[in-house]
Amino acid sequence: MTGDEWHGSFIRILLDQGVDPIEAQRISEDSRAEAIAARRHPAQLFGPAAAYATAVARAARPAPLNAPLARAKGPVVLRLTGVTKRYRRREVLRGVDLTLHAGEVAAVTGANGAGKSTLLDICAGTIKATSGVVERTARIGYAPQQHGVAPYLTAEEHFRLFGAVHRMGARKAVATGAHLAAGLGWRPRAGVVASQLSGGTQQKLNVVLGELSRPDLILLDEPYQGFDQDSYLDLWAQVYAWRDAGAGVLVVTHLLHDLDKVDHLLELQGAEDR
Ligand SMILES: Nc1ncnc2c1ncn2[C@@H]1O[C@H](COP(=O)(O)OP(=O)(O)OP(=O)(O)O)[C@@H](O)[C@H]1O
Repeated sequence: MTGDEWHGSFIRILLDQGVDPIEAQRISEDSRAEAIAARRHPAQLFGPAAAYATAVARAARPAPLNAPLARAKGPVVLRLTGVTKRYRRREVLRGVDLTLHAGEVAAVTGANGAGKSTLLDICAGTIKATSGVVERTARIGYAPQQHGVAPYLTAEEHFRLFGAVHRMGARKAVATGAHLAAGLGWRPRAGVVASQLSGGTQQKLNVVLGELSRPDLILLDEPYQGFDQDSYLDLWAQVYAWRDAGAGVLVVTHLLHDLDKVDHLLELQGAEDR
């Protein structure tokens, strides 16, 4: 599908979903401008047109009067206070604050290069902040944007390996991995190594590994890349299921999917541009 076809389909579905035509035109132009600025195909940036249009249309609707009351918050699983990151003299993050409780979802958004992946690495502890304080729970699951899977291992080998890191028995790790994969509409096949999987399926493996040990804090960096529409919806269903089961979830996304359900929205500006 070309970019123009994606945008054509996006606006058609917005209209089908009852979005006001002037508003639909404005939203469509905004997403076109964003994709051009990012030099990416809109499907890469926003996911499948139908899923994104459905999410945008839902977010545009006023909240129902009988919306559920706010859920009780669990303990803090991640607290960032004044987090700053510099690469040599280049400042990427400046003064980032966030408090995420168990049972909450936070979305991190921002243009390319705004520092989203850097922030997740800092949250996971794989890189250090230049200044500021990072407090986090001990039990973390991380699905990074890149290098999350080993190309020559099968899904089952990944489950065993990551399970061992978290002191899970091999049988339990494989069963849990298969169960989580099924939640994303994927049934791993024996003998198939990660490099033989499609990009979207590799990303599912990446997400499953992040969740394998049932951590208290789940960090997902643009987890839907390469997903088809059903997988994309399955992923968000999983995110909210993990939240409802008491995990804190931090998701890097270009989408403002289900904004009404996200508890925190952290919009990174890119410190250099300010
Ligand atoms: N190890 C590094 N050394 C120097 N600069 C880096 C390093 N890692 C990232 N950067 C720079 O920091 C900035 C933020 O990068 P980062 O990958 O965090 O952005 P992002 O918001 O995740 O981008 P994208 O949406 O493209 O994934 C970029 O300008 C990048 O070039």
